[in-house]
Amino acid sequence: MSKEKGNLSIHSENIFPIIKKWLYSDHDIFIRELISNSCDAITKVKRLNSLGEADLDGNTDFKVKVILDETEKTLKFIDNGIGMTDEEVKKYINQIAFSGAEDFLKTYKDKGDVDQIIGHFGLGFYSAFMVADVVEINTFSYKQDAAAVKWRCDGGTEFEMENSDRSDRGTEITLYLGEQGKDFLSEYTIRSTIEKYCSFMPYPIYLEVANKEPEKDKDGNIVITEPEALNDVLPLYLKQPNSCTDEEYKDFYRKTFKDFQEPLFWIHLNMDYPFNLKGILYFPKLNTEFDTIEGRIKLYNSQVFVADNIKEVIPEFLLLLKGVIDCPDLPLNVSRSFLQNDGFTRKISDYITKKVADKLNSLFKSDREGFEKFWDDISPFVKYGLIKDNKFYEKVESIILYKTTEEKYVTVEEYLEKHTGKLDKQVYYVSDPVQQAQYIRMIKEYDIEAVILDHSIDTAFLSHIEMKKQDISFKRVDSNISELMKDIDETIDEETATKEKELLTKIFNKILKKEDSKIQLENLKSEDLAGMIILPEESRRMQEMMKQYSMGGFNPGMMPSEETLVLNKKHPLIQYILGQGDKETEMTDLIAQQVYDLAVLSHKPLSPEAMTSFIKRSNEIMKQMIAENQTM
Ligand SMILES: Nc1ncnc2c1ncn2[C@@H]1O[C@H](COP(=O)(O)OP(=O)(O)OP(=O)(O)O)[C@@H](O)[C@H]1O
Repeated sequence: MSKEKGNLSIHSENIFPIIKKWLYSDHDIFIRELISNSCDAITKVKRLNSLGEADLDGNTDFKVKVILDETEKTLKFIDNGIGMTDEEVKKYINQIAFSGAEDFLKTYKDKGDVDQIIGHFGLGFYSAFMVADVVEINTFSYKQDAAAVKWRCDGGTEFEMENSDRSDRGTEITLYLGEQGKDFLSEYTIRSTIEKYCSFMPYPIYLEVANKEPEKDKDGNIVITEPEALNDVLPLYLKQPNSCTDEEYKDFYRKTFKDFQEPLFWIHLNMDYPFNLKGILYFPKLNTEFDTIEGRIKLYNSQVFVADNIKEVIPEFLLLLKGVIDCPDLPLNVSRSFLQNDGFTRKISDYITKKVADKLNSLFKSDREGFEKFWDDISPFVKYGLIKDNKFYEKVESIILYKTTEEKYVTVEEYLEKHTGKLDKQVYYVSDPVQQAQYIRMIKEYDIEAVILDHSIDTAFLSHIEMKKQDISFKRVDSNISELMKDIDETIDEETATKEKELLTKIFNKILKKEDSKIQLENLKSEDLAGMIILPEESRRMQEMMKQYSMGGFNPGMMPSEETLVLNKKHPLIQYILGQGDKETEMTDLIAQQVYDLAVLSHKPLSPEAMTSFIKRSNEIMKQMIAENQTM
């Protein structure tokens, strides 16, 4: 063939600015495009060979080589795939892309949505011009009497084509990197980009750096190392689940996510029909609070990396997991708005959700003990999932566990059953086992346990469960003691009770400088608890909500306090106060104040002023004790 020149297309002058603008954010994607073209070319020639239509001539060590030459400022992509004849270069490189580009321009000219250009219009090869001033193709087809061809284009509208002396089947693409591609003159950048996009591509990919100083041992001898492929050509997720070992799953997890903590368990997704989807989802071990869980789901299309964490394909709550999903039926360059409206993606998302729920159910049924061990780690994820996704809720609703203050794990049904006769469709919970320790101790006297809901997701979680199971209510241990009191059978002298209550109200009104202290006098089982504060669940939740929405500017003093001071009639201090009757001694005031502060302390932290006077008063009491001791 004599040297040929030509114009790419009458519309082509429009395409280069778009290509250069497109993917400003994903500049590195050209590496994915060129390497995946190489892999496709290898697959094609292998297939033709298996059909008896291509002779491989012993050139069967299929691979892709990337060579970086920092001095020449070039990057080469070499494969031993199918190659192209001059006709094919004309057809696939000169025409096809640009007829596609015409469509593109027509469709997207005014929309400014350039994200989808490459995958949709077969412009993968042209992404090379995002970083290169000149691109050369040197290719030799598998076809018997084909001549090798060289094609060159400088990113303008013209190309040159001529015969070349290439004698190996396959294609070599050379990028002469320009100013906009100078970042890619680094071995590190190329290596990490290949690892990012190509780590599961189906043929080995090798990176070479031209004129690199050879590695030497301590005696100055050159160390010859076997080149190592940068990718895993048969990633574990493509294997049959029953042929994979636990060690392989863990190893794959470590390599893929560079996470050296062991995953808790995993789900191998393997579906052929009605769509093709393979992958592995891992439940990572969490040591941290919910807010800092960082999952990562990598999405692939036929072993080519597409993107991380695509919310439109993977249900949002699953993004807390780690995993890989390969779905060849998805478009390679996914436009998010396209996926959002795609029924197909919803099916994928439903399938994954179902698989996750099935796995949790089977673990719960077959290995309850193991499931309980995982629960602390997986519960934020499960709770988040069931709030976000009703289908998921329905599937996992019966296996939600609650950790109790006795360190047991129970379902809500088991909890209610255990407390039959004591609690009526009510679940006691603690949000801070340390702060609420006195209440836990108190309910324990009545043989009642509380469940621990101390995670940041739990407020939303319990409201969700209450909304779903309308007959069940969650009450924090410091919100209500009527359930504890209901079975206490005492002959109460109404008149005395009223008098006692009046007396105590008067005393506490005085010391608290209030007119409406709410006092409740009870015979609590615990003899060493003089008083405690209770605050109705609804009022507390309302206060918490106000606090949250007013971003810290909320002043609890703005709301009338619903707090009640419960006093234990059995306690000697209360008996002492009652015994003093109307005598308003300094001692009654001192004890009342101290009882009140201790009750508040068991409920929430004291204010700085209250803490100061509490400490002062406590010291005062001890000094008095010493003084009394000395006079004895
Ligand atoms: N390394 C290669 N070996 C053989 N043929 C190639 C090679 N690279 C590109 N081609 C040919 O050029 C065509 C156009 O490539 P291009 O990357 O622009 O689009 P595509 O691969 O068809 O689609 P996509 O945009 O999804 O990559 C390919 O379909 C293929 O026929």
